[in-house]
Amino acid sequence: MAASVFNATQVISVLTNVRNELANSSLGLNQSLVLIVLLALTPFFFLRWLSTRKLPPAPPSWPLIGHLHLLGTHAHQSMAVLSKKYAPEGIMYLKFGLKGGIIVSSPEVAKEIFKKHDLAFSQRPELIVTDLLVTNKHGVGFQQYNASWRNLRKIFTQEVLSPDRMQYAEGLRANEMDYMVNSIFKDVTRNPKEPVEVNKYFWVLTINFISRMVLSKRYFSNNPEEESEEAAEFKYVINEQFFLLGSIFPADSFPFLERFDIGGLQKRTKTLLPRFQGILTKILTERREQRKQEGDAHVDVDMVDVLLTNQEKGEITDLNIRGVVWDAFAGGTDTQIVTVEWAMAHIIADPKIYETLRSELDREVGVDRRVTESDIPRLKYLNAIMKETFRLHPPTPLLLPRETNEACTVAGYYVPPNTRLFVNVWAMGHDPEVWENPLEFRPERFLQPELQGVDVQGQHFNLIPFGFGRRICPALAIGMVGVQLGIASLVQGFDWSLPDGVTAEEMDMSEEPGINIRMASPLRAVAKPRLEAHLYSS
Ligand code: HEM
Repeated sequence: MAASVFNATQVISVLTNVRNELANSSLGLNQSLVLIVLLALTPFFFLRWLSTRKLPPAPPSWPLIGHLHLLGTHAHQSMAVLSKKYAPEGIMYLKFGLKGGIIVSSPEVAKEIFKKHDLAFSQRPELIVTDLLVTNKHGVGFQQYNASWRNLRKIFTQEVLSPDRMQYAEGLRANEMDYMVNSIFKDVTRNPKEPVEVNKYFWVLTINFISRMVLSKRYFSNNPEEESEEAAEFKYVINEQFFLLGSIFPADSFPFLERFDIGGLQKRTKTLLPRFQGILTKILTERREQRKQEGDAHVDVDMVDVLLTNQEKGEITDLNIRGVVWDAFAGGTDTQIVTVEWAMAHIIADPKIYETLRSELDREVGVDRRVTESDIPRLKYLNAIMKETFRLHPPTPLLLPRETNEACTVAGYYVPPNTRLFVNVWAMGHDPEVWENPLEFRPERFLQPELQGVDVQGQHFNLIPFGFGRRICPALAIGMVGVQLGIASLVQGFDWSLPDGVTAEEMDMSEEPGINIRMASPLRAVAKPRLEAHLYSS
């Protein structure tokens, strides 16, 4: 069912009447013939033009709300079902109240957008939440596509994530991996039968890693009693921000509702703002003071340093620095945490996968030392597990929303300017037309000759968990290493089993709603140390 922008029948009938009038008029024979031929052809050209303005197929909609009632709590899942029913070509048009959007669910259409319209689709939509949090829309993630974004993204990719900085990050990551494994060791030595919540440990690891890389600060430990007030505030702000970023603000679909703030989300965001700004102001004030005291002897160590140096050169503003700091926390924490949790759930649920990974680790790394980042290129099965997890559980199932700044044609359909774009990578990962037995978690598929070359770096459109094109995740290398080293450290360090009385079939593999999809029931499993005791105290 294709949505149409004009009533074609009415227009053709008007044109036909004009043609008949002219045929009866007093023009010369030749002139009349030319005019008649021209007018006879007009409907043909008009129809051709009209067909180029045909919107992508859409499900039946309701007045005013459009398709909002069809979305439910897990929009990516509802969209996948709707796309299967109404959009066999992998492109569908939905109305979110007054805003229109296209939903792409096929790798071919995503590739076409990348090849032909990447620039047109490089905008991010203006969203109430990023507008209210102010700094977010001045960072890389939610800034409009403009000269300021290009400059900031260049600084992010070339300086913040430079090879030197990545080497520094490697040391921090190794240190935090040790801390995680050692903490689990301590906890399970005290209570051997007590299941551990994998997510809890990986959360501490990831937030500490990012905050050390960005701010040279380490806020969290695995013992909540050791947590400072500053850390508690930081945790609150991060969690609240994720909640708000994953919420649906009515005014994003109906701008006139902004002043009514139905559901109170805008008020909640405004309340968060001073707490969010308070943390950033304190960090920047302290760091500027330190740089002043150290003078020429100061060496840039972390992301904030790199950004402040760029500010001193007049390249970027204070708001940009704050925006990029939050980009790193918003983009770099939950995405890694949820991926490791899903991967561990599948590994623990399937003894064959578990054994294959374990054998690879024992063969390539051994049990006399802990696995490190430099081992990763040799761990092919681990790499296949990462890809399989991204396929079935892409952390950001609809990528980040984009918006086209001009009209274009995609898959033969007309896409008006200011239309939102959601690329449903979750739907692609679950589609039997894209993957064989898509619902099975089978890392081996990526070791088959035909899929061996598939990577997650935005070139293979059947697997794009980091997005693609100009807006692709600039830190995908950090994400890939973090996920693989996390899984490898957990599997090398411990024998994992399900808690007494829980079978693999009974595990809850459902998803919690939110911007990054977490497991609805956090993974709990029993961990038994398997390395020599001295390897847990490094
Ligand atoms: C498993 C880990 C990660 C995943 C799956 C992931 C995924 C994504 C996705 C899907 C996008 C949107 C791409 C698009 O619109 O096409 C994105 C953008 C972004 N990510 Fe990541 N990310 C991860 C890790 C990180 C890390 C570690 C950081 C920072 C330290 C980060 C920072 C960003 C930023 C700044 C953007 C915005 C890019 C732009 O709009 O130009 N991400 N990421």
